[in-house]
Amino acid sequence: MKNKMIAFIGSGNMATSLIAGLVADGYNPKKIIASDPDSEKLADLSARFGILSAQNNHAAVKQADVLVLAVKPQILKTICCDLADAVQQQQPLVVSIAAGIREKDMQQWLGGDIALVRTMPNTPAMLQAGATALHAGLGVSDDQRDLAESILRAVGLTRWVDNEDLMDVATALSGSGPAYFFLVMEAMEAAAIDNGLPADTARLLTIQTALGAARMAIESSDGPATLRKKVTSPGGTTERALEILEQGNLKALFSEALTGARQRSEELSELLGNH
Ligand SMILES: NC(=O)C1=CN([C@@H]2O[C@H](COP(=O)(O)OP(=O)(O)OC[C@H]3O[C@@H](n4cnc5c(N)ncnc54)[C@H](OP(=O)(O)O)[C@@H]3O)[C@@H](O)[C@H]2O)C=CC1
Ligand SMILES: O=C(O)[C@@H]1CCC=N1
Repeated sequence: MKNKMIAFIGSGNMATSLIAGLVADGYNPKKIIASDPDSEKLADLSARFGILSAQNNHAAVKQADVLVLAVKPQILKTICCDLADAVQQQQPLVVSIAAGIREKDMQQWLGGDIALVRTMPNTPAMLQAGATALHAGLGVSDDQRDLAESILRAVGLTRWVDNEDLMDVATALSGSGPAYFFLVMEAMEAAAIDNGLPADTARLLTIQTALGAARMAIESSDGPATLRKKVTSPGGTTERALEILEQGNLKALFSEALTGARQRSEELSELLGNH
């Protein structure tokens, strides 16, 4: 896959994370081209990563073996319709990272019969610690599946889902998920400061604890529940804290939050897709 030209349409937060991860993984930056209305953003990406800047979206498509659609869902229809002729001519593998937007809608906007893989990465991709769910449309060959997977695997873990509807759940879980952990970190840090710890110490202890817990969860054969129990001494401090979190219905709250995010992803597909 290393010799394929990857073109990004939209060079915002998520495209930057993917580009950073690909380049850190050794992908040739001269095989990455990015397009965006903001020329300063493109100049910054070129300076940081050595990638190419496209004059406009059409110029990017013309060179693309893989076309990554990395714009907001709200403008994806306009972008796809505008690029349809160019995409039909070039026939790149199209990889969408947009939340909510269904394959059938993108196919229609792009003129149909396009090899299209939907993906849902997340921002830790910038550190090659991303988690990406992928779903391949019917017209995607095994080689194209491998190509899409190898690009996303360069920036972290990948999992295929067979049922496209499950992309909404993956979006709610791992696409949005980094924000949930950051919120928990913010809350823990603030609580420690309230209880008297100096701010810099509170931050460092919070972040290192999150990192350590995540590494244990990955590297241990125990699941999170067992790891949690191993921290929780009977009659000790953790038990008291967990009781309070349980009284506050933390699990129910997460269930509601993830369901809300999944429903929002479904709403986006209804609102922004064709009916
Ligand atoms: N952020 C995240 O954690 C994740 C986001 N996603 C998905 O990734 C996609 C991008 O999100 P994100 O990176 O956060 O959003 P950003 O707004 O940061 O990036 C989108 C970029 O597209 C640019 N853009 C706007 N109009 C055009 C155009 N006509 N042609 C080319 N580029 C254009 C925007 O420029 P300008 O700012 O000037 O409008 C912006 O730089 C979304 O579909 C989102 O659902 C998926 C997984 C995680
Ligand atoms: O909040 C969002 O809509 C996007 C999709 C997943 C993460 N960010």
